[in-house]
Amino acid sequence: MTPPSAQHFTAVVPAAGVGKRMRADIPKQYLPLLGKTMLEQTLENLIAHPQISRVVLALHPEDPYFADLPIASQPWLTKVNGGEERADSVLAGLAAIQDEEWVLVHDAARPCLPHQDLDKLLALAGGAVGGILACPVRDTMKLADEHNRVNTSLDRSRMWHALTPQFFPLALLKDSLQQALNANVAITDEASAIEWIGGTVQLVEGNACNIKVTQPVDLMLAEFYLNKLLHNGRSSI
Ligand SMILES: Nc1ccn([C@@H]2O[C@H](COP(=O)(O)OP(=O)(O)OP(=O)(O)O)[C@@H](O)[C@H]2O)c(=O)n1
Ligand SMILES: C[C@](O)(CO)[C@H](O)COP(=O)(O)O
Repeated sequence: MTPPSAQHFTAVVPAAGVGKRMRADIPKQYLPLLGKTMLEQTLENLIAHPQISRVVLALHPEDPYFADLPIASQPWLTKVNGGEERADSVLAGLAAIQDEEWVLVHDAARPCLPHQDLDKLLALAGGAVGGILACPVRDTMKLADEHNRVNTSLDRSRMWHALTPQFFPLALLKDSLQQALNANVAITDEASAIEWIGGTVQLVEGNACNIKVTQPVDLMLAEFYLNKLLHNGRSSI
């Protein structure tokens, strides 16, 4: 049995979004970040990890940008058409993988993933449950009504932010996602589908620098974090 640390994995990268909340002229994954597009930074950071051997990239069917990037011709990259929602894009990516036991899914919008955190997540391979990178909530959390008035303050002691990558047995993830989508369940991450079918999800604490670039201010923060990460050989910031 090959130990997890010696195994190689495929990553599915959903990158078919339009980035509405970024309010940019182009989809946010193509915005510049340290001299390349954010998507290139995310892909290069993933494939630079010694245990990631292949990336399946879900792109918008009418994406006019990716083909012009130098990375587009890399042999480790497989492109598929993304779907209406992120979960559809992920499922399309999973459909392109047959010969793997485990698979990870990582947002194109998260370019600042420390390899130290990816090491911890990949160590779940072959075990009883899959898991996700996550970081503990640090602010007091409020539940609001439709007027944005506080209903209640929530107990944050066991509350976490779900990040990506999310790492699960391939067959389980394919089946869970398909079942949840068939049932019209709102799925915003892979773990939600596993939870919906009653599966267990292990939270693996990751660094809060692994932000999802969603709004304009996030790109400035990502530039700072990615600079630190690259300076430290991608391991940590
Ligand atoms: N139909 C979709 C929607 C999103 N994504 C991807 O899922 C990741 C996380 O989604 P999000 O941050 O919400 O990106 P967008 O959907 O592009 O952003 P917005 O909701 O602001 O439009 C992104 O890498 C995005 O490209 C995707 O592959 N397919
Ligand atoms: C998958 C995810 O990044 C985990 O936090 C998040 O759910 C993506 O949400 P989005 O609205 O598709 O950005």
